[in-house]
Amino acid sequence: MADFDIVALGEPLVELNQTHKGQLQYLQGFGGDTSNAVIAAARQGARCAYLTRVGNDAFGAQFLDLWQSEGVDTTGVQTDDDAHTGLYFVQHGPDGHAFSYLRRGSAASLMNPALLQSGLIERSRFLHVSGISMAISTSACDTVFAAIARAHAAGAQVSLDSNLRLRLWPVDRARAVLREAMREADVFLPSMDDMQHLTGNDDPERTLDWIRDGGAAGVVVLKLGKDGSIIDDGRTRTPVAALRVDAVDATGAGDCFAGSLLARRCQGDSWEDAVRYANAAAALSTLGYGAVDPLPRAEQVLERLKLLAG
Ligand SMILES: O=C(O)C(=O)C[C@H](O)[C@H](O)CO
Repeated sequence: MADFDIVALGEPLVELNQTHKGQLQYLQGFGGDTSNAVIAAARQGARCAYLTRVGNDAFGAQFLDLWQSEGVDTTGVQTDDDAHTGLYFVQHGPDGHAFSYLRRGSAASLMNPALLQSGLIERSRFLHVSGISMAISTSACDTVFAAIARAHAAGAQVSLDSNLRLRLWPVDRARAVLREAMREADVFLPSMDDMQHLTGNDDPERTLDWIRDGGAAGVVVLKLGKDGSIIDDGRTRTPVAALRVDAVDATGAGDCFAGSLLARRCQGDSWEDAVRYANAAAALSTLGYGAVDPLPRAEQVLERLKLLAG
């Protein structure tokens, strides 16, 4: 039996989140899509580990404390004496949240395939990576593809979240790289918004056709925001409704979805049950500010699902 359910790879970012629209008040928290996902998974009871590099600075130390307090294994986290931990700001406006980054040259962006020598991928059921993990630098992109190759060789499943951030790379490169990676994924988690940028169309069925025609062979869960998700297992397409809530901050909701989905698959849920659970967890994660603080725990999600069923 594998030691870990999920190992994720990517960049953690210190978060400064504007808590009142238009005001210069920021709350310090934590972000970074794959770190958010792995913490969400740990809160649902999964055994998790993280692969990254942080700076030898106060923020790097805060992240190590955070992961350890969340029960996320940090033996695969390297500390860099010469590069910093990255940072981002979240601002809220009429069209939702917007990110600004201070991350160029960060410790995580300097990762290379030597990061994988800890052997954590070989001891895990799922490797989780994202578009951001591949966008931050060429060496990080190489690290992701090397990680995928290791996962395949060891029989671990690969999960890929599209997480397209066009501030980080040009759309043509993003399309080419994500297409290559989605063919390697056992679980591909694109959002409709991301796919619209890549394909130019806003129709979910045509988007799923584009993904299949592009060679994706695994399970695809297309995320439609407040309209829920569609599971495409290669034979049938099953819509799953979203949980409606009054969201205050959707930062990290997709990451919560990914982590919760993988955690529930590891606990034996069918795809449909796991997606219903992940939809509920993601909705609950939007009720507070920040990517990590509001991530719900299993009891809260189960309680909400029970209320819905009753
Ligand atoms: O945008 C990024 O690169 C981040 O990782 C910051 C956020 O935490 C993330 O985007 C939320 O999904």
